[in-house]
Amino acid sequence: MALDSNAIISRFQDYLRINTVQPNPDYYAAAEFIKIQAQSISLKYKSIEFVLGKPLVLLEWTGSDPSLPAILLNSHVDVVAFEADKWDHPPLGAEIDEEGKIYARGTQDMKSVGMQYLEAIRKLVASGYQPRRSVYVSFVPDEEIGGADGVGKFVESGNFKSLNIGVVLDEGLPSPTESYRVFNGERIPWSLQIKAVGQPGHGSKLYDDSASENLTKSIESMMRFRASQFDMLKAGLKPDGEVVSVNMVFLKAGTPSPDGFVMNLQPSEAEAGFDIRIPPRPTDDHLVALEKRLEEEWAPVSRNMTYKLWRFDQNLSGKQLLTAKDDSNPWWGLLQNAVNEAGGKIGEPEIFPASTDSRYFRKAGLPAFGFSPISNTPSLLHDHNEVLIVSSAKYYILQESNVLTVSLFVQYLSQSEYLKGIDMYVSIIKAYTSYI
Ligand SMILES: CSCC[C@H](NC=O)C(=O)O
Ligand SMILES: [Zn+2]
Ligand SMILES: [Zn+2]
Repeated sequence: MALDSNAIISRFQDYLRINTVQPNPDYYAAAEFIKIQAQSISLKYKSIEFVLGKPLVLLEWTGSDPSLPAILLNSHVDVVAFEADKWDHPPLGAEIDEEGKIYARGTQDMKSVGMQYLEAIRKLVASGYQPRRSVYVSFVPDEEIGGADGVGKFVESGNFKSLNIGVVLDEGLPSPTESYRVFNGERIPWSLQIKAVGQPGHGSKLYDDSASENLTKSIESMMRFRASQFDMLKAGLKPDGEVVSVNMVFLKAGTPSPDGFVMNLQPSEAEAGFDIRIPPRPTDDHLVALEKRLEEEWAPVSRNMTYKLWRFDQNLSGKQLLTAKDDSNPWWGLLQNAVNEAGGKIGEPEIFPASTDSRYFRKAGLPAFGFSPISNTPSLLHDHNEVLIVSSAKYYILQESNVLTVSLFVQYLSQSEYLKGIDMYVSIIKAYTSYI
């Protein structure tokens, strides 16, 4: 068993060490690695290049009744960039510390999930399990940069339609508690740039309507709105997927003084950029209302402001992009039971606070759940020191100590979230593939 676990963990390390960091991911190296994994468990392998240089790998485990809609297990291969000098261990090193934590970009988002799908299938194959429904496992490019050249192209393809997919599992978020989180919808992402212009002048002069004053008024108004939303989250009145988030992600004005201390030129232009996420609602009224607020308070013409707004694939109302979580959708009950049967706990489906490829599948009319089997772990997606507990941490406790007797007790304080997650997928894949 220990030998098995070592092999499982070392395959995870191998995948984490492949440099699939945006903006220059080595997708071919990852595809080659996945191909070897697929061969070792006799899955059919296909690499599809909808866009040259961006292979999408599709594996197939054929069911005994391929006429039934199939299961799709999706994960993205790319990971986000990192600041290596701010990490305690190298972000592409996959080193394991004495507490059993593995450090690497992608341990949570989401190379863990991709490998857990394969390890679960490996276990099922080894046990002689024969699925009734077919299982497809997709390893897709570009999720972190919007997914247009990945799942965006995939769902539109004839290839995808011929798979006859019935349900999709994709990434979720780690849960800080015992109970896993699961997601059946996502907030709507907006990117906003606002720009102020104004009279330039000597740094010493006080006057109305400078570009920085105009921009500051907008930022103040947006930060008040941000605080009102954040307060609801802090007070526990709403979860993170149910409030509007507004975060300033860039700020640009003026020219820094070359000698560093004389800064006496007031700029004629000032700009700021914001990441905004909005919960889906049954209608789009709230989106219209927010844009009105933007026009009237955040970038008003009366203050010489202009703005650019990017709405991502948002021509459908939020409601249509929710996966049902009642009896009309058997896949939800099956997921719940499968996790419980494997000894896990799972919460009620929530709205994912950011975006994932699930939105493309939901837009194509498929039920999709965002689920990463990581409990008791803080969410460190896109953060420094992204980690996951892969092996049980052993603590030696000194119980008695005097000149004559010393007793040491071994205690396991944490269990491997990674290995536990594989068992969750074993249970889920069994439940999903055997359902008729
Ligand atoms: C709007 S597409 C961007 C997708 C990206 N996904 C993960 O972080 C996100 O920012 O949520
Ligand atoms: Zn992700
Ligand atoms: Zn991400």
